Amino acid sequence: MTIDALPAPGPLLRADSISRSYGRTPALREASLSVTAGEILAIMGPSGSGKSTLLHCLAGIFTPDTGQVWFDGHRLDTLGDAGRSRLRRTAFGFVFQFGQLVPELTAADNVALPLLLGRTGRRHAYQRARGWLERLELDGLGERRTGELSGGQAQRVAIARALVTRPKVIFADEPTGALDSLAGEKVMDLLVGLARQEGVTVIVVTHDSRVAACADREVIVRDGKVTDPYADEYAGEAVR
Ligand SMILES: Nc1ncnc2c1ncn2[C@@H]1O[C@H](COP(=O)(O)OP(=O)(O)OP(=O)(O)O)[C@@H](O)[C@H]1O
Repeated sequence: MTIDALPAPGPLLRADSISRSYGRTPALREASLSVTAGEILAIMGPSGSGKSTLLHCLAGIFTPDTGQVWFDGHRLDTLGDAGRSRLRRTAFGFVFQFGQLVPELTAADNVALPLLLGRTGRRHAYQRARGWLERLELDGLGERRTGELSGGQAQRVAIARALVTRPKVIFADEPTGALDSLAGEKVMDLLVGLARQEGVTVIVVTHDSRVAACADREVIVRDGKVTDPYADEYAGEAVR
């Protein structure tokens, strides 16, 4: 695997003028964004403006058609599938609105799964999973199948699962979108509180201004472009 290295310190994650279309539909048009380590960033904007596509490009799930994505000093967009999937397993955690848990498995199984896939021993994986379930205030629910949990409980399991591998970045796409306001508030409080304790960077796509209020900073995506004054500060730095 060859990767282009970025020697200078800079933002942990940055998109540099990225564009991406679905067939003839442009979703991102030369969007640029910089995220510093430990920052909690909210991405807001109208429906269809390109927020999820941006998040997916930053997380290496999609590659942009043009432009560059840099993570921790390395080009992400030029990494092959295997390199990007390894990075997603080891350095990134994901919390989506639905569907990230295996409903037939217990909460503890779901949280232990990324560790077991990364070859952590079974006993240690379950010990760590239980520790994270406790931190997410889910004590006693470890043996429940996640398909039987409430939406808020399931999202807290998803957060435990995202954090258990000690990622550098958590990508969250509408993490409270399916929850009532009380459950949503609890999910965000726990996500933000634990991310700060662990020094994890969080990038959260949301329509909800209460969710955005938990963030350190907010950027707006409109018509596939990002309003991020901070991106200009580093413009060109990653292009070496
Ligand atoms: N799989 C796809 N196939 C075709 N077009 C798509 C696909 N996914 C997204 N798009 C289009 O790309 C544009 C950006 O979509 P995206 O989902 O990134 O926006 P968004 O801001 O996250 O929207 P929302 O807030 O409604 O979730 C939209 O015009 C959308 O219709």
